Amino acid sequence: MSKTVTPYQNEQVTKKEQVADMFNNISKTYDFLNHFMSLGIDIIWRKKAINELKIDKPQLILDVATGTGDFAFEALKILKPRKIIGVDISQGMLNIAEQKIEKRGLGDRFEVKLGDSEKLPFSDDEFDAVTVAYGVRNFEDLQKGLTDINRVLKPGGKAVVLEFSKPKGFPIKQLYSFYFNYITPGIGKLFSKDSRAYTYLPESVAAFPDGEAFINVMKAAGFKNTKIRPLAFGICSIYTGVK
Ligand SMILES: C[S@@+](CC[C@H](N)C(=O)[O-])C[C@H]1O[C@@H](n2cnc3c(N)ncnc32)[C@H](O)[C@@H]1O
Repeated sequence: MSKTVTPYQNEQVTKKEQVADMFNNISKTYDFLNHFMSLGIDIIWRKKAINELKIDKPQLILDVATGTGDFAFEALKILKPRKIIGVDISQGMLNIAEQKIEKRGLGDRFEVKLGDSEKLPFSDDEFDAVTVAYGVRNFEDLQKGLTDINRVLKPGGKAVVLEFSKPKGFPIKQLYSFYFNYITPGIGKLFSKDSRAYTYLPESVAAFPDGEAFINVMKAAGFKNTKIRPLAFGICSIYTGVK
């Protein structure tokens, strides 16, 4: 079992509280830094992940760890569902999502609320699909989170998870490691109020189960027909599973 990596390495405070604090701290610069650090490629990865649901035509979607809502906004555009509900443990991130919803006039189709992946405020078998983009790595208890996601899915419903993974081949592995360990924390320090957030990023990716190891947790959480789709030589991966 890999060690728990936390944002502020403070043993007196749970990982969940530290993660919520960190995202509250960086919420105002999050969107800008996301696109800047990924050179806009994150938008392509999000689209690819959402396309996994095209065949299912889900009408009611839950976006867990919705943050500032970018994944849900893209899903609204591509899948045209009746409604998306986004939950997150950081009120700061949700405040930004709410401003964007209002500005885009999408209040009747996208709603956000405070909610924890490990204790989702919904009943069993409620959603046609559940999505999580760059969220699972931050869960305090990954298996508990995935099990609760499985619980709120309708039987036959699909979960789509997009997360960083570790590229294995030369030279992508070396380039990625250099960029992620030296360049990203530097940019984070320059533009964000919370420099620790951007050293937590590579540390948390390094400690997180990817590929088959992640699929095993999905299976243990009750998912069937699990699949992995590596993107950009394994920098990111899309994982899908059906209830
Ligand atoms: C890197 S952001 C991703 C936001 C958004 N999904 C995106 O693609 O831009 C991770 C988000 O996960 C949220 N988060 C972490 N643990 C969570 C949990 N247990 N339940 C719900 N949200 C959580 C954080 O507050 C943060 O907003």
